[in-house]
Amino acid sequence: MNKVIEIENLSAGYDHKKVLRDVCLTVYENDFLGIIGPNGGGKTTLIKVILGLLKPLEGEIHFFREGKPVEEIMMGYLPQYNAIDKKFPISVYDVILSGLSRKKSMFKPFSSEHHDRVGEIIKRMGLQGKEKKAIGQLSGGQIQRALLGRAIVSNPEVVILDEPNTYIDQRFESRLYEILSEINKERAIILVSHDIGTVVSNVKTIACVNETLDYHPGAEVTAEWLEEKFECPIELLGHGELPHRIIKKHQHV
Ligand SMILES: Nc1ncnc2c1ncn2[C@@H]1O[C@H](COP(=O)(O)OP(=O)(O)OP(=O)(O)O)[C@@H](O)[C@H]1O
Repeated sequence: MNKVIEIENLSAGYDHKKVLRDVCLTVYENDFLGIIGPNGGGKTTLIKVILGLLKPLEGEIHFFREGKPVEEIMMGYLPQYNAIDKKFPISVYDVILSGLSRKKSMFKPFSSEHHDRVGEIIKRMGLQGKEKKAIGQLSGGQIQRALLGRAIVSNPEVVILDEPNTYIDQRFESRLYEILSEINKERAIILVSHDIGTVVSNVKTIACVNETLDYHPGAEVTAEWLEEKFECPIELLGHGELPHRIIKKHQHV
């Protein structure tokens, strides 16, 4: 299988404070990688480096298309909900359309194909009738659906989602994972989530980020592995038909 992203010995941080060190990771076409880890462990920082929003302090990141090295690849990004300015006066339609900005030259209008594609995505996200609403008028779950639409509208080569299900209701959550598994037939997905149960039941491989990165080739992780990586106790619960793991209340010393 071809690789799309290769990270070698990466260190990253802010104002010379290292948040990540010696991270190595390869993402392949059709990967569905779940990134888990404790609060402040560096998950979002890793995503920022992959997206080119933060320069690494050390190490390298390489991109590939059909197995050949390229300068950059198309990535669709769903940011964490709290990173969104909900007061920004932009409609649902325009949020999704903005995901196509890089598909056209700056001075040209969007084409009718672009608008058709936005219409398709609005249907897929169950946002019909909400097109003209400002994002500030939507519920948290609806905002996240609009942002997911923006992340996938351009058919990016890799889709990166940072906590996509924070406000998504249960009904749309199963639809969300259906949509992701459809996308995953053709694209790699990187999913950051605190919900370990959801991660292990949907992804193909897992990375735990806690300053360093531990890669698990497969989604079957044990509570012991998680406890070791999170440095805190994890409880294994029966949750419907799926094992569900939660982090027990604990204090870091
Ligand atoms: N812009 C920033 N400037 C300075 N420090 C930052 C900045 N962003 C994050 N940090 C710090 O870097 C560390 C890692 O943060 P990061 O957001 O990557 O963690 P995370 O694993 O995504 O956390 P969470 O699960 O809470 O979202 C934290 O200690 C955080 O305070």
